Amino acid sequence: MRERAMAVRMMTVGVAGLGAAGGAVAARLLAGAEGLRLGAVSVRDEARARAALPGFEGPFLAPDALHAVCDVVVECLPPALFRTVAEPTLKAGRIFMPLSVGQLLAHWDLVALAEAHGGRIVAPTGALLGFDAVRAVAEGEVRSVTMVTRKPPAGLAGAPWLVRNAIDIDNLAAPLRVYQGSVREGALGFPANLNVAAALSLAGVGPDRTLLEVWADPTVDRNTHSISVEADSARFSMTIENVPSPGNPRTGRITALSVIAALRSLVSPLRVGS
Ligand SMILES: NC(=O)C1=CN([C@@H]2O[C@H](COP(=O)(O)OP(=O)(O)OC[C@H]3O[C@@H](n4cnc5c(N)ncnc54)[C@H](O)[C@@H]3O)[C@@H](O)[C@H]2O)C=CC1
Ligand SMILES: O=C([O-])CC(=O)C(=O)O
Repeated sequence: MRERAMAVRMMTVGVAGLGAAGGAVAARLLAGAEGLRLGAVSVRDEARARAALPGFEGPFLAPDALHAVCDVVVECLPPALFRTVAEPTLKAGRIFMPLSVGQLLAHWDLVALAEAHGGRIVAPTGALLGFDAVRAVAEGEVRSVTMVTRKPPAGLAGAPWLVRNAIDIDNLAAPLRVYQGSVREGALGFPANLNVAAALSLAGVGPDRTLLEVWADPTVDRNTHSISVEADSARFSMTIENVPSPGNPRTGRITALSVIAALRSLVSPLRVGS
């Protein structure tokens, strides 16, 4: 049993970017998800996308045009394209569901834009876990939130933080801590790797008070994120070990499934969890 039964309404979903996450989201919607309809997609290579989504008859549109035919637009693009889809979607009063959540920290004015135009930004839990508990304790006193990420070195390669600081993670024989500090700096230093940390911070005590460690770890084969929380109401720690996506080792396979779960929450008559 999952949160579903009959959907209360039908929502048309646009997917911007059909890579590791977006491709799986679109395929799942196309296969059928109650109350949700794949309305349009944005791709760079239409012929390839048509082959990957047989049976899809909707339009292929630019990322900044999806909002015209969709109630909700899921952003699954490289982080640099975040704003090009976020801004028009929110100005149109639609629901914007970002995966490049770290970009919100650098484009915070979008929250006011959403408010001004009746739009909503709904960030899924993505490749992390435990946001229900984090949101709950944040209603009380939180002493600390810490996240430790371990990824196989290939999943961190090319991150701007590593390049800027000349940190070499090729041929590591042992785990190397490559970042320790606030989520604000970390999420932007690893824009394609640590959107989960940005989302955690926004669910809880914000990007300046949420602390982050990043390890390039040749001993793990899964993207592993651990969070520890100390609050007046509870203490908890949790770990998720994500299977990397076939198309992109940076991205856990659970990411697309989390988007589908978040989309179901928008239309289902029964919603479980805060
Ligand atoms: N919030 C979370 O938990 C997670 C967030 N992410 C983030 O989600 C985003 C997507 O991740 P992936 O699917 O793994 O990336 P990906 O690199 O596999 O896919 C991006 C896709 O966008 C397409 N694209 C590029 N320019 C385009 C354009 N102008 N118009 C249409 N499509 C275009 C590319 O061709 C590619 O297919 C990234 O920013 C990633 O960092 C990834 C994993 C977890
Ligand atoms: O899939 C993961 O492990 C997390 C990730 O890439 C991100 O947050 O951008």
